Parts: sequence; C-alpha cells; structure tokens
Amino acid sequence: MFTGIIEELGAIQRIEPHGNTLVLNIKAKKVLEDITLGDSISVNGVCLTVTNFNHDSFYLDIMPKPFTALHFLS
Ligand SMILES: Cc1nc2c(=O)[nH]c(=O)nc-2n(C[C@H](O)[C@H](O)[C@H](O)CO)c1C
Repeated sequence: MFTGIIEELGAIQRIEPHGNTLVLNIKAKKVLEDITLGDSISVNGVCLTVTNFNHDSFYLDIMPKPFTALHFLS
C-alpha cells in the first residue's frame, strides 16, 4: 500500500542503462526494515516498483518515458 509518508531520504548510488530501462540503485536504511519485492516507493515524486534489495540499498527500473528519464538525470 502506498501511504504517501516520507520515511527517509535515500541516496542514489548508481544509475545504469539496462536495455530500454534505467536501473536505479538507492542507498537507504529505514525503508529496508520492512521492504518487499513489488513495493511502490516514491522517488523524487515518481512512484516506482522495488525490483530487488540488499542490506543497504534497493533497486528500481525506470521505464523509457522521456519525462521520467529526464526527471532523474537532470
Ligand atoms: C508502480 C509504478 N512503478 C513504476 C516503475 O517501476 N517504473 C516506472 O518507470 N514507472 C512506474 N510507475 C509509473 C510512474 O510512477 C510514473 O507515473 C510514470 O513513469 C509517468 O511519468 C508506477 C506507477
């Protein structure tokens, strides 16, 4: 469930092109306490789906929409 609550500010560790998408890796702490695959997390105001995570970061795929890509790369 997307609550709209801001739990913390993460730090972008890596942005990597992968086929038609950009894979974003974000370092975080608080949200990792109860994260699950498929969660929706708002990043810079854009709702994205968690595709993977580890002990200190999580991964998202950004679809190739110009607005979305430019939003993150600017
Ligand atoms: C849940 C969700 N997940 C993703 C995602 O994993 N990757 C992505 O690029 N877009 C997702 N979206 C749509 C975005 O929140 C946003 O509404 C669109 O990218 C339009 O800019 C949504 C709504």
